[in-house]
Amino acid sequence: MTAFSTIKTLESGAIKGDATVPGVSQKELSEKSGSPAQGHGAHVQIDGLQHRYKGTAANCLQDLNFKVDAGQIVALVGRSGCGKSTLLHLIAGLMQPSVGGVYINGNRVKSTCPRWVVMFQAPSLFPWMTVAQNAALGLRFAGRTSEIAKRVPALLELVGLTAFADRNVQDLSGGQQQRVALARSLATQPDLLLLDEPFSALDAFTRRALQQDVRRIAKELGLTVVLVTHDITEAAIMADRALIMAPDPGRIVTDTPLAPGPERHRDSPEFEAERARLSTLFEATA
Ligand SMILES: Nc1ncnc2c1ncn2[C@@H]1O[C@H](COP(=O)(O)OP(=O)(O)OP(=O)(O)O)[C@@H](O)[C@H]1O
Repeated sequence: MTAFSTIKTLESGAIKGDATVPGVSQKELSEKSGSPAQGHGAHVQIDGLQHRYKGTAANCLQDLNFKVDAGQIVALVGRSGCGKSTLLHLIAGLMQPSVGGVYINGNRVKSTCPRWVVMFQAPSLFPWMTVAQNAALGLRFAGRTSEIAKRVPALLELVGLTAFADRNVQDLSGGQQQRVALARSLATQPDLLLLDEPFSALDAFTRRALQQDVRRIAKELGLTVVLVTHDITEAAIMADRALIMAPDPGRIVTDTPLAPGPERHRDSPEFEAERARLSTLFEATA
């Protein structure tokens, strides 16, 4: 089992409740985590991709062609069964497309890689370990144990869990557990974060806090993010661009940029206008 697949396998568990995250400046991030603050993201290209699962009669994904720029946050939005998770798993290299390919930084994806990490709905932490020990797992699996002492405290600060470093993860709220999973995902300094509805099991308040914080963290680190969601509001809060998918076969029917803004507060009129525009597009096409 690879380090990546071990982490993937770990992703499970109950989630609820949360605290907000204090801000950390780009300079602090660079100094503390060793991550470049900008320009670190991966370029993703989907080229003529089709996919059919073994034993099924039809393609579940058909004729997908798009690019994601380095540092861009893209939401894959669509109704249940349109192939969002399948596409994310293909990008991650968890399986190979039937036709066409996925290219990350110009290289064809043939398997999983620590340069890109997937976060799932359930964070799947080791329940007998502390927050710091769980956050260190990615580095430990990658054989980078000498980096743990410097990077784990910086990561816990980034996700707002410094005060919980020695706490057993079983004693955390669901939102806090998802923050531990995020710290673990970021520990190996990936270029690309693939999010498969990671907040859907959280209560609304916690979900909104995490959506804004993950966007902020991704922008501060310059990460490319592909987010699978069926929540229009989540897409509007987090993404720079939305790809709306329709089913049978799964395909992209709308590709729309979302209004730029360093902070997206859902109670602002600008945010509500953008959310409403995306919702109308979704209803018209998905
Ligand atoms: N292992 C599999 N074998 C056969 N068919 C599958 C498999 N996994 C998914 N499918 C089918 O492929 C299609 C796309 O599924 P996928 O899970 O990617 O959709 P989704 O948009 O992520 O749905 P949801 O929002 O409900 O998670 C569906 O019709 C599903 O039944």
